[in-house]
Amino acid sequence: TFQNIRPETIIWGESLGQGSFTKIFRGIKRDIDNEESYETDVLLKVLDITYRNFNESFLEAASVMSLISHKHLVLLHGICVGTDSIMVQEYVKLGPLDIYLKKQKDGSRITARWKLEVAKQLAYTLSFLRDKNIIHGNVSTKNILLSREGDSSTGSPPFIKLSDSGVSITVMTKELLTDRIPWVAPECVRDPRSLVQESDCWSFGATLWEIFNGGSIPLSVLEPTAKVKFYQDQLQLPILKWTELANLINCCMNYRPFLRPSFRAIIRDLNNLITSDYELLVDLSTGDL
Ligand SMILES: Nc1cnc(-c2cc(N)nc3[nH]ccc23)cn1
Repeated sequence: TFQNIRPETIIWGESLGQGSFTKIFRGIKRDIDNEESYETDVLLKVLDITYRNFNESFLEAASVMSLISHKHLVLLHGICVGTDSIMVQEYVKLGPLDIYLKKQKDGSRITARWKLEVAKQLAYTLSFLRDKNIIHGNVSTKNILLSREGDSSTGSPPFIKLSDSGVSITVMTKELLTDRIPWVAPECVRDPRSLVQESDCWSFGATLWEIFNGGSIPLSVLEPTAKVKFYQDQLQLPILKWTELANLINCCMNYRPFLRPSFRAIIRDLNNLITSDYELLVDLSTGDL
């Protein structure tokens, strides 16, 4: 249930890196519409041939994406099937949020308000998916794309787009799941088929922590055994300076899925945080008053 795209309509551009099982390229899609020809910037996601056994799950993720449309979801133009499976997505100019945050860490400061606006847009999008009984299963700053960076001097907010979930964690090996700690929820590492709606809430908490920590989670670079131990000992990520935010993150990252808040409750909490004068006084990324 997705648009089949003919390979000859695609012009391949530069490589933009890779995902867990994919290679990513810039591209241009050329369409002819009653004598008018027009070109669209696209993102080409190619499933690695070594992971061809994940092909069905890759196409399933694309199919889910083509079923729903939302302003904060990356648009899928379609699929090119041939020797390779290629997802043709809308090209989101400023790219992945983790790379953007790491770049900003050195230079211009990103305000707490900017980070909360991104968090709110993500929560709205996940709430939308929840209402459609769709589990994303792969929420992290790597899968959040920045389409507008916003400008704190004019108060114009950033604008994000959540990317496709890619290969589902339900078909992954224990090693691949362990590698995704702390974004993948504990219940999914124990038994991948136990992916529940609440698993997205855990990943949302880890992603929120990542956003407020400059786009990285130190735990994520540890050895697999250390990651597994983190879950076995039911540990939490280090507490952030902003107590109310740290509390929200820990509520989302509850080891018991059914004790995690709904995305409606999360949106309410984020709105309260945004209005609290505390964050206006203290720019949390630097802690300066
Ligand atoms: N749907 C998407 C997904 N990723 C991009 C993107 C843009 C960019 N400037 N650098 C990148 N580096 C890696 C990916 C990427 C664009 N659109």
